[in-house]
Amino acid sequence: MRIALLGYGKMGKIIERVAEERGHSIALKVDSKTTTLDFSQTDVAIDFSLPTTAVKNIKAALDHNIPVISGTTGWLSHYDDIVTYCKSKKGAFLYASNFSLGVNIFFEVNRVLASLIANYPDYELNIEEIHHTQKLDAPSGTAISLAEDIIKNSNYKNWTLDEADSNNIKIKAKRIVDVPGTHIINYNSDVDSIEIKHTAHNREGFALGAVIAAEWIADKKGVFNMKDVLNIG
Ligand SMILES: NC(=O)C1=CN([C@@H]2O[C@H](COP(=O)(O)OP(=O)(O)OC[C@H]3O[C@@H](n4cnc5c(N)ncnc54)[C@H](OP(=O)(O)O)[C@@H]3O)[C@@H](O)[C@H]2O)C=CC1
Ligand SMILES: O=C(O)C1=N[C@H](C(=O)O)C[C@H](O)C1
Repeated sequence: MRIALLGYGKMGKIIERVAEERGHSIALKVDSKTTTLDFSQTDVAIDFSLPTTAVKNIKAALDHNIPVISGTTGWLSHYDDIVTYCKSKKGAFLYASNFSLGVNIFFEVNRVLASLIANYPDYELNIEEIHHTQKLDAPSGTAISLAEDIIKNSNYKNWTLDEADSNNIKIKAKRIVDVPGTHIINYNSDVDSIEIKHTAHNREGFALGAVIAAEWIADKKGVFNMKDVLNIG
């Protein structure tokens, strides 16, 4: 498979290595200096760029009839536009706030835990995410996915960043040098606490999941997520 890397930063470079180890080649590398996007030698595109550039990159791939997956976070206010755009182009698109197998298992555990605790209001919920200091968006895309899944499985109506409000899920975002990504869900009552935690030790899991998703989407049409790719849940 010939892959376009839309974004060639920390993630793009690891994805390049993982993709080559799995027998793929890199047809195009795009960074802030790239002026034209030539998709002529590309089978599939992988976007790990910036919150401000993801929409343009995804649309460019769809314009050239290239299936595209995106792991970029912080652009989700445009998600519905991209879904409409993909359908209008009869293209293929997949977004995942987190491509790692471990986090996708963690998403399932979070959904079950939220539904089990939903009828016990004595537990106060907090989400905490910790990432490296270069991260541009807060809260993380993964923390937003976790909060949205809790909202679907509980009485919570919304989430807020750092503000305590008993109707909303409070997400705390910490930035610490070199942390690849940690997410903690904590339910706290006067008598006990229940906590689930996912810790990424490095970025390899994100990169492997992205390459597996790119392999999966290459011959598809439609809008997908990681539940379609992974056999879990
Ligand atoms: N879904 C998931 O599993 C994961 C998602 N992420 C997300 O992926 C994104 C990228 O993360 P990361 O690699 O760490 O970030 P980096 O900042 O290391 O890389 C971003 C890259 O985007 C490039 N870029 C800048 N402008 C454009 C443009 N117009 N088109 C394409 N690329 C451009 C930058 O270029 P230059 O080098 O020239 O500045 C850089 O190479 C973030 O949103 C992050 O949150 C990260 C890890 C896992
Ligand atoms: O910016 C990162 O590094 C990461 N971003 C994703 C997110 O916002 O959830 C996924 C992962 O946690 C690493």
